[in-house]
Amino acid sequence: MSLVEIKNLKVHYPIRSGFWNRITDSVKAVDGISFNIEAGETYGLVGESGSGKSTTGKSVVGLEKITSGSIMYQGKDITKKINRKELDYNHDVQMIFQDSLSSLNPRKRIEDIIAEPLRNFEHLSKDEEKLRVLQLLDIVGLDPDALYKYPHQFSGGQRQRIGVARAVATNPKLIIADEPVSALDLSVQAQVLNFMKKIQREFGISYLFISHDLGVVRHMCNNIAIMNRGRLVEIGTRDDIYNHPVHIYTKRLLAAIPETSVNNRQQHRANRLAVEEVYREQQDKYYDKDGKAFPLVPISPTHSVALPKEVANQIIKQEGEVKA
Ligand SMILES: Nc1ncnc2c1ncn2[C@@H]1O[C@H](COP(=O)(O)OP(=O)(O)OP(=O)(O)O)[C@@H](O)[C@H]1O
Repeated sequence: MSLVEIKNLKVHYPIRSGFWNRITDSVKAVDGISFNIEAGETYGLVGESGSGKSTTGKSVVGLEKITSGSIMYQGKDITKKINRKELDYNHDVQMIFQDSLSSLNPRKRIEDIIAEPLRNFEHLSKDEEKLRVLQLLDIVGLDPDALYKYPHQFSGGQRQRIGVARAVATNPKLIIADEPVSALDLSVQAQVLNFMKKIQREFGISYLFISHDLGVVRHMCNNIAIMNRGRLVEIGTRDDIYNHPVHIYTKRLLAAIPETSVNNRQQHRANRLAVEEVYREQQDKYYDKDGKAFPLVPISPTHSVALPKEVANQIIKQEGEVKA
């Protein structure tokens, strides 16, 4: 049994219009997605802006009401309040947000911000609580004098580390990290990601790592799901996604990773243009008549792609012939 099993999850937001403000349509932010997160792993959820990643993350943590489907945690459906309570789900599952400035209360000192989940769930004595907060600051590489400061007195990277400290305060089993480093510059990104990995090793945490950046996801994730317009278009291991991508949307995201080596730039540009041409000309191969992704079909024990089976087989065969 996986730690989390998401089955056919849908989150549709109603659109109201007219004099009576009736529901006339809906935004299908998440439109029937399924994937599993194993204990101790980092699962990547990737897609461009508006593809439904944050809505999925918020549904898993319990901040978003789902339309249908199920989110099983340790075998129980946590979309039902009674199961969340029984499993102590709010204690076990925490979230790290993209925007550290707005997710940390500007009027509270760091001591109180990090201690908040401890006060909610652990009921420690004052001394025990202070010791724990100091330990957490040490884990994320901040000095003890941070205790008495306010969020605006820190840099973006330091604030994000405070967010990480708060998220791990109660020893959670799962952390939803929603674009945790996309607001940071590259060197600070590496620092925060390394802290997240270190904490994972120490506490055995699982991450649902949400990002639009396949470069960052390669560094962090064992298994990856690619999301496009509320649906999953491809899921697989890191090797499946980076070395054997099949869906054109995955290929577009990969082609958009900047090439750092000057020698490879021309080849990279040619590849990007070729992918864009296929995307423009072969829409009907990759999307149904309403422009939606097809259901996922397995093409190996670890790799599934959203294509009609015969098209998936045809693409794999063609690519095999090109390589041979
Ligand atoms: N509360 C809401 N009411 C109506 N529509 C919403 C709501 N929240 C999100 N949406 C819509 O759902 C879709 C998916 O949004 P979501 O924030 O999940 O995307 P995302 O992939 O996380 O994008 P980003 O990376 O920009 O945060 C978007 O079209 C968005 O406008």
